[in-house]
Amino acid sequence: MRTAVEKNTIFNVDDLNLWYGNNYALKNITFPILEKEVTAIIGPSGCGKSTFVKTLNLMNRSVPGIKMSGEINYKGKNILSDRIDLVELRKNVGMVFQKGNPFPQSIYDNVTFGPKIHGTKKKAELDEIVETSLKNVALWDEVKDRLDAPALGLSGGQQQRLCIARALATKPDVLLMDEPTSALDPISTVKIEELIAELKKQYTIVIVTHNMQQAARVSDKTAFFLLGDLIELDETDKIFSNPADKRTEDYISGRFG
Ligand SMILES: Nc1ncnc2c1ncn2[C@@H]1O[C@H](COP(=O)(O)OP(=O)(O)OP(=O)(O)O)[C@@H](O)[C@H]1O
Repeated sequence: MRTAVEKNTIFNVDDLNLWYGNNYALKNITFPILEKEVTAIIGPSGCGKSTFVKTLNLMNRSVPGIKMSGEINYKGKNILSDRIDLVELRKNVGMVFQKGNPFPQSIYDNVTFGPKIHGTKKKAELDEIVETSLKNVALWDEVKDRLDAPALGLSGGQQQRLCIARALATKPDVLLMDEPTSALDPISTVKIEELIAELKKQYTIVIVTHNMQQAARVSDKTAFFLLGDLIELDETDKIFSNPADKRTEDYISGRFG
């Protein structure tokens, strides 16, 4: 496993431990994440995948009984220290969930929600952000004539792309995706995977997926978690062709999980 800190490391997770009450959910995780790479997180249900990605923007910080130790260095700053500005962190480290969860407002208002919170008020600027963000997720042509229509009227795949556009609208560096295609049909899934390939030119992406073909298709690095331990993190090709750990091999060959 790679442990040396490389120059283009955007997140350097060092000896992270996390407990939900007595449940020891992440154990001594040391995990560098490199800029403009796609890192896939795989592993059986309950192994800590979602917990790990949610910790990267402290989404789970207010869960009752949660306790963390170790360091998560994001661009050189330990975000587990108290002085972190959470609003700023989440602007820079955006998140997309399993099911597209647009707000019950218009398409336009969904995309401008984050930028407005961060102080963008001018209509022309907001219009520009909406067009760029929707073009980034290849949704612009489908919705440009109905930006004032309710977002909940879009198809599931369109809603998920809108949520990605909403996350991109605040100009993040990192996009966390927690099973972003698990609720989508195969065609919408292909679109999101193509989008990931396009977005990684500009963004660092961490994606949790249960679909091993998807991890193999979209990611540069793959990490295998088991019962809160990071068993193996390596080049995706290596993980899927010649994993170092027998447990990784058993999991990817379908022997458990
Ligand atoms: N909010 C929470 N409060 C208490 N325990 C939690 C919470 N979220 C997760 N856990 C526990 O932490 C452990 C890891 O859960 P997590 O959701 O991170 O796993 P996962 O690998 O993403 O699972 P899945 O693939 O089923 O989504 C599990 O034992 C789970 O029950």
